[in-house]
Amino acid sequence: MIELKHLTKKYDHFLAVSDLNLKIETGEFFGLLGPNGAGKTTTIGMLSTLLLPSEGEIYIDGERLTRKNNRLKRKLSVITQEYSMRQDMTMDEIMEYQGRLYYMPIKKIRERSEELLDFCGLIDYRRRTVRKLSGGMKRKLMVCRALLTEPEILLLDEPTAGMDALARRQMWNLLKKLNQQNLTILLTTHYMEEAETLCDRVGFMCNGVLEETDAPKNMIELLGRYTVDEVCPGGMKNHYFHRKEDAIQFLSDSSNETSLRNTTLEDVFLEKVGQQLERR
Ligand SMILES: Nc1ncnc2c1ncn2[C@@H]1O[C@H](COP(=O)(O)OP(=O)(O)OP(=O)(O)O)[C@@H](O)[C@H]1O
Repeated sequence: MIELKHLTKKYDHFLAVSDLNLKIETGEFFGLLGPNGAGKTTTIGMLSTLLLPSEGEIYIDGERLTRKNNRLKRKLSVITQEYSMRQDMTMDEIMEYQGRLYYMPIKKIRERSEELLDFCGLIDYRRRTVRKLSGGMKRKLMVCRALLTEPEILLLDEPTAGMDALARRQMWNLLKKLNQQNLTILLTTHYMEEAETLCDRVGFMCNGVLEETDAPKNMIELLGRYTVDEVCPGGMKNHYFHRKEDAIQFLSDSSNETSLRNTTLEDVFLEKVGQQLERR
C-alpha cells in the first residue's frame, strides 16, 4: 500500500503540491488527473525519491520511504515522460544494462527480459536498436525495463502521451494485464478516456491540491449518467440527468439543437476542474 501523508513540495516559494493525503491499496490502479501544472509530475517525482518533499511523508507498506532505503525503493519503478534510453542500443542491450545496474545475475536478466519482451509483444524486435523503434514500441520497452527488477508498484507519468489510437490501446491492454497480476499502478494522464477505462479510482488535482478521489463510475453517477448537449446562441451547454426520462423530456422541450449521450469522466473533469481553470 502507498500512503501519502501531508505531502508538500515547494520550489522556492512556489507551492507545487500542497498537503496531499492519499492511500492507494495494493493491486489498485489509480489515476492522477489534472490540467497542466497541477502538480502530478512533482508528486511522481517525490514518490520516485528523485524529488525530496518539503513537508510530509510517503509510506510504502507501512514503512517510510527515504532516498537511502534501497530495499524499499526497489518495490517501486518509475517511467517518466522522457525517453531515457540510448539510441544505439538494442532492446536486449537496454534490458541487460538495466539488470546489471541492479546487480542482477545475467541468467536471471536474460530469462526475465525474454519473458517481459514476449509479454509486451516486443520479442520479435529484440535486436532492433532504439533509434529504429516507433514511439509506442519505445514506451513498451520502457515498461519492460521498469519491470525487470520485479517491482510491486509501477509509477507512470503520461504513459501514452503522443501515441496514436492503436498504440494507446495496446498500452492500455498491457497495463491492464499487469494490474491483473496484482501490480499496483499509479499513472498520470490527460486522457480522460484512458483513466475511465483503466483506473479503479482517480484523483483530480488542481493548483497542487488533490480535490477529490473516487471511482470514475461513482463520479459519473453523481453528476448524472445522461448528458444532453445543447447548442445555444452563446455556445454549447451540457445538462446532466440521473434519469433517462428526464433527459428525453428536456430534449423534447428544447427549441435548440440537442443530443443525448452517456456522461463521461471528461464531463466530470470539465465540470469540476474546468470551472477552477476559468477562474484563473
Ligand atoms: N524545478 C522546478 N522549479 C520551479 N517550478 C517548478 C519546477 N518543476 C515544476 N515546477 C512548477 O510546479 C508546478 C507543477 O508542475 P508539475 O510538472 O508537477 O505539473 P503537472 O501536473 O505534471 O503538469 P503537466 O500536466 O503539464 O505535466 C508548475 O507550476 C510548474 O511550473
